[in-house]
Amino acid sequence: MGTLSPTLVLGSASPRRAELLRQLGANFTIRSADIDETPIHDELPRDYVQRMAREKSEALESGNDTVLLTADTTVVLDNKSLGKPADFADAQTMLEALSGRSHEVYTAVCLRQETQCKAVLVRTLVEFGELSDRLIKDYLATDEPWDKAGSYAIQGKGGSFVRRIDGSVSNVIGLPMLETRELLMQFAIAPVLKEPGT
Ligand SMILES: Cc1cn([C@H]2C[C@H](O)[C@@H](COP(=O)(O)OP(=O)(O)OP(=O)(O)O)O2)c(=O)[nH]c1=O
Repeated sequence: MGTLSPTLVLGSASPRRAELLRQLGANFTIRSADIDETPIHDELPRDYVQRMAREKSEALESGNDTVLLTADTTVVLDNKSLGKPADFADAQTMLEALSGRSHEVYTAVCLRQETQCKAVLVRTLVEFGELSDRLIKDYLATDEPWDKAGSYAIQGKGGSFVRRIDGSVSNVIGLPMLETRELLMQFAIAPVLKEPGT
C-alpha cells in the first residue's frame, strides 16, 4: 500500500505496556499523562478503568497523523477496585484478601486519532491458591508489589500464586495483546503483519 501509516504514541509510563507493545512488533514513541486517578463515589470498577484510559488520552494531544494508545488496569475483588498499594500495610491487606479466591482483572485500552476514538475493555479471571502469612511477608520484601494493581505481578514471582486463569495473560500485565493488535489494525497500524520497507 502506498498510504502512510499514522505514528503510534504510547501514552503510558508503564514499562510493561511498552514491552508488550514492542512484542507486537509496533514502532512507537512514549509520552505519559499524569491524571487524577481518584474513583468517583459508587463508580463501578469497569466504568472506572474505562474512564481512566479515556482521561489519560484526553490529557495528551493527538494530531491527525498520530494514534495515541492509553490504558488502565485494575484488579477487582467483591466489586471493589484494588489499585496500586499506597504502602506496605495496604499491599499486605490486598494479598491477604486475594488469597485462596478468584478475582477479575480489567484493562481498558483506548486508541485515539484526533477526535476518532475506539476503546476495548478486557476481563481476565484469576484464581489464587492459599497464600500463607510467611509467603506474603517474603513477597512484600521483594520489589514486585509496589507499582502493580492488586499488589502482585503475574509476570514475576506473583505468577506462582495463580492456580487458574481464564482469559488473556497480557491483559493482567497491562495490555491485552490480541485486542490491542485488532484495535491498531482499525487505525491502519498493522505491526505484526508489516513487511520491512512497506
Ligand atoms: C495485576 C498486575 C498488574 N500489573 C501492572 C500493570 C499496570 O502497569 C499497573 C496498573 O497501573 P495502571 O494505573 O494501569 O498503569 P501505570 O500507572 O503503571 O501506567 P500509566 O498510567 O502511565 O499507563 O499494574 C502488572 O504488571 N502485573 C500484574 O500481574
